[in-house]
Amino acid sequence: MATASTYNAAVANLTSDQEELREAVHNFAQKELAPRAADIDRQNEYPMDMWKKLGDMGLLGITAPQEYGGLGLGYLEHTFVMEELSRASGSVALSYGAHSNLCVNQIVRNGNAAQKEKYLPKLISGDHVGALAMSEPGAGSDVVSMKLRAEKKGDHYVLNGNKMWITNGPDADVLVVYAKTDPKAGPKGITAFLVEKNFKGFSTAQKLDKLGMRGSNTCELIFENCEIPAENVLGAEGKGVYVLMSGLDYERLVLSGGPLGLMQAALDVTVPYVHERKQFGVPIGSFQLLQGKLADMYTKLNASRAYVYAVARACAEGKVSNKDCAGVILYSAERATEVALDAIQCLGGNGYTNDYPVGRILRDAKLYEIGAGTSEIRRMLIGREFNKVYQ
Ligand SMILES: CC(C)(COP(=O)(O)OP(=O)(O)OC[C@H]1O[C@@H](n2cnc3c(N)ncnc32)[C@H](O)[C@@H]1OP(=O)(O)O)[C@@H](O)C(=O)NCCC(=O)NCCSC(=O)C1=CCCCC1
Repeated sequence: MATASTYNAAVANLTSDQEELREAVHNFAQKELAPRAADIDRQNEYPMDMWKKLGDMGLLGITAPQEYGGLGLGYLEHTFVMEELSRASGSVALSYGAHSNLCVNQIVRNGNAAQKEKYLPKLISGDHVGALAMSEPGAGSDVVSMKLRAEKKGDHYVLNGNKMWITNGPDADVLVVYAKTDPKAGPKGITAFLVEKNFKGFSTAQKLDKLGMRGSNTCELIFENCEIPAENVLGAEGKGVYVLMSGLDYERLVLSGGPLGLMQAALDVTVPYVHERKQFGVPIGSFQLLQGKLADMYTKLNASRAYVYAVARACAEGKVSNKDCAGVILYSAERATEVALDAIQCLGGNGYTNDYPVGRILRDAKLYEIGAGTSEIRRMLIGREFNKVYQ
């Protein structure tokens, strides 16, 4: 039976170099990752050998300068690499995004020469795992209200408190961590630090048992008189909120590749399935009610991809809009949940079993309506930008 590609190259509108990279990552991910995705989900364990493989492909430092081992590419490339990895395994791709964007790209953007020299090469080769820690048990959407305390004592800072829901937390060697150096100063009391897992007073708690993204390890971090050298301040003391907020813009953009890849994965399964599965003597895909679902799934993916890629191209040119970075993940994440639900419906009884990937795709997709700012926070951010114009 013929299989139709549901990837529309005209909508993606990539250059030939970009299309070549996408194809290479697609082939790599379908060979190395897709066959293991169901097992990774069942085991609730990140496949640690993937770090070196992703490093060997050059993907861990995709936006990092070549002098540190990076590829020196832009946000569009980072976003479609995230997409192709998510098409194979949503959870491994999420850990990849946390490492390559939240940790590596934050060091690229905010680190000094010594910090880049010290931390980037091993993070980019895959010898070290990276993470970023902002949320706390009592500071999720209201992230500025964080309580993790950092007190300066001579040539180092002492950190006390906790971070929660930290992607790659159980495995990370290097973490970008936000703490309060001046609790009375509100946002201006936040400082970003580079923390190594072997620093005295740093430990991780029990790994979380999540609904989806089960191959992406998540845990709480504990800081008990954790000593951090003063040279590990990322940016400047009291300026961490700008590192955090601007980083969230790029994070929301690049992670939007996740919902795109999950929608593509749902179509990859559903379109052939409804043409093979016959009821009443004909393929179920020829029934108008199912044609309608296929059309909705396909247009939601392509509308999302067009918006995400347009914003990625703008960011690559230095035109960053926090409204649109929130917009792309708001829109694509909600569409991905809908598309995954449609895929389950198209597969009927089979879609409701764990023998098919669509249930996993749904569980993975739901994360993107919560992580990197909830849909509610994203709507508030967009609305607030319009309000500002009229104040
Ligand atoms: C927007 C928000 C809801 C509310 O901000 P407030 O009103 O408290 O702060 P406000 O007054 O907006 O701002 C403070 C300073 O910051 C500057 N700035 C703002 N945006 C930006 C920006 N885009 N670039 C540079 N500076 C910015 C602002 O000007 C202000 O400084 P100033 O006082 O003017 O000197 C914010 O708290 C937020 O966003 N929460 C969601 C967190 C959230 O998304 N976690 C997600 C964590 S989970 C996660 O990341 C992952 C999950 C799963 C996978 C991996 C990742």
